[in-house]
Amino acid sequence: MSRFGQARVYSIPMRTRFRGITVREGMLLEGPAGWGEFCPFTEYSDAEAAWWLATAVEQCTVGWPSPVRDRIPVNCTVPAVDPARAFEIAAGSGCRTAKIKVADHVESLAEDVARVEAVRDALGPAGKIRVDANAVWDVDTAVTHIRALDKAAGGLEYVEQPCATIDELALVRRRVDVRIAADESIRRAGDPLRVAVAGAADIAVIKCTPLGGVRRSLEVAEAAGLPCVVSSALETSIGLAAQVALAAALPSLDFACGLGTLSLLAGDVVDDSLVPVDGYIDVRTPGPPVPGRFEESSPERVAWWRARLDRVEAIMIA
Ligand SMILES: O=C(O)CCC(=O)c1ccccc1C(=O)O
Ligand SMILES: [Mg+2]
Repeated sequence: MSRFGQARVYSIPMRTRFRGITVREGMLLEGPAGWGEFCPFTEYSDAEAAWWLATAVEQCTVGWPSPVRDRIPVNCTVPAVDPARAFEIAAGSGCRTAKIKVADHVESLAEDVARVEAVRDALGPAGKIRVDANAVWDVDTAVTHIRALDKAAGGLEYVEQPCATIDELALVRRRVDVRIAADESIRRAGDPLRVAVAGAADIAVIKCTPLGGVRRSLEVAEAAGLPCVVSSALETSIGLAAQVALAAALPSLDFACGLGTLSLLAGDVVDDSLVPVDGYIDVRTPGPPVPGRFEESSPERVAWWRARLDRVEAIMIA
């Protein structure tokens, strides 16, 4: 039996499908330092999920290093929606930076261009626009699409993970004027630091939830030697607090972070959600999860999560 016998399973519908996810599920664990969140995506292996558990255990047993800033600038996140909806999301967010999902399906360029133009209209000329292709392009497709999207945006701040491999990122980086950010490469690469070594990226996207906690993420950030953007893994406010703690503890923070993601969920497990106000999230710990709030109602799903937690704990202890 898990040492977190009282762990709660939550299930929150997404407002818009995001990276194929329509319902976000996870567990909330209580420990001596408060609550932690364990929310590896359902398809992830137990070995990969062990890093996510390390993050939750750090959170609920020891807490985090001291912050060096008290608020975090964030981008609004624009899923692969139509231009009218994209305009609404960006205009209503209060953020001066938007991150737009692109390359959601094949032959997406015309839709991606229209979405980027709509967000530019919403933010005005002073706003910053970044796009995320989630590793789907080959090198030539990346080069042509990045050029078209850079033009549509009137200048892109950066493009996140245009291709799957570090070598491809390096090739694209040599052929376009837009900065390249590495996201999936930081987690998937056996040695995350190779991103910097290969000259493949200008920016490192750091997510403490899959990286094993705030302390480990600070080491990864330092070793990468690149400006960092802290970005969410679609946590509730409990897990988002760990990401905020990481962003708050980084020695320097030159770019807005991708932490304004609660608006992608239909709700939250706490009353005082970590939502951005005027483009900033305050550095603070939210209150405890409200009993019963978005609690998983399917006994099968609860049993699935409890069994997963038991297996992953066994890996961590071993
Ligand atoms: O960075 C953001 O603005 C939101 C977070 C985000 O995009 C994301 C959330 C969950 C899983 C993957 C990603 C991603 O960056 O690709
Ligand atoms: Mg990304």
